[in-house]
Amino acid sequence: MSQGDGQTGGQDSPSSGLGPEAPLARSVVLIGLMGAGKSVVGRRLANVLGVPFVDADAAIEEAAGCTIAEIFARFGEPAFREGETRVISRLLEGPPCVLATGGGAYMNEDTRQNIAAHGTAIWLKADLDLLVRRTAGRSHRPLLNQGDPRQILGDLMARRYPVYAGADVVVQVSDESPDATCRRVLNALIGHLGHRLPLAIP
Ligand SMILES: Nc1ncnc2c1ncn2[C@@H]1O[C@H](COP(=O)(O)OP(=O)(O)O)[C@@H](O)[C@H]1O
Ligand SMILES: O=C(O)C1=C[C@@H](OP(=O)(O)O)[C@@H](O)[C@H](O)C1
Ligand SMILES: [Mg+2]
Repeated sequence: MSQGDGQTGGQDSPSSGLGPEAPLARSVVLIGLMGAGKSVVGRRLANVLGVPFVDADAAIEEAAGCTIAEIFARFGEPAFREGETRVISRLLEGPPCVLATGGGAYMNEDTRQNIAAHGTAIWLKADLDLLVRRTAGRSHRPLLNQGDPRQILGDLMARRYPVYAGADVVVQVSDESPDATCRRVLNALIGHLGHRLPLAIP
């Protein structure tokens, strides 16, 4: 796993030691817990890279014709997970994009294998306080409406972080602007790929 600490410098940095520019060949798949910033940072990253952005949750809602909360309430979490696995598999077959997954997606073995085969997994790793702050006051995440959000997020961290650790790249996120996180994710991606990328927004 590469550590995306934001210290790689810009991709034009003479000290970066990167080879010639090559287009993005595989989708960039953002993973991490609820509130880590996958959706917000993913959209920015796609704009910078000039590739489509897809939010898996939005694609699931479009396919189902209702919200994630409604899917959980009407059909239960297992049905949501089946739809999530199918939708992500379909998206990974398409041309390279930035794909923001929902926080539970990477826990599915098939999804992990699909991502390993077709994409680059980047884990936006956040501490508990940050996740609690960023998810507070939002009601669209059904898992966080079932009790104390801090307790729930803490339990999910314990279960999921060892699995998220299988990502290709890890970027520690902190209290900074989404654009700053986006820049660090881009640098970490370039460092992992080992070549420059054509940028739509330099
Ligand atoms: N640096 C940052 N990166 C991403 N999101 C941030 C950042 N700073 C604040 N936020 C806020 O955190 C919230 C959660 O982001 P979101 O992208 O929905 O998370 P996820 O998709 O991982 O659940 C959003 O309201 C977003 O505006
Ligand atoms: O962690 C999870 O299991 C979930 C995360 C959500 O997406 P975000 O991580 O984008 O909030 C969404 O897929 C659903 O509410 C379940
Ligand atoms: Mg999201």
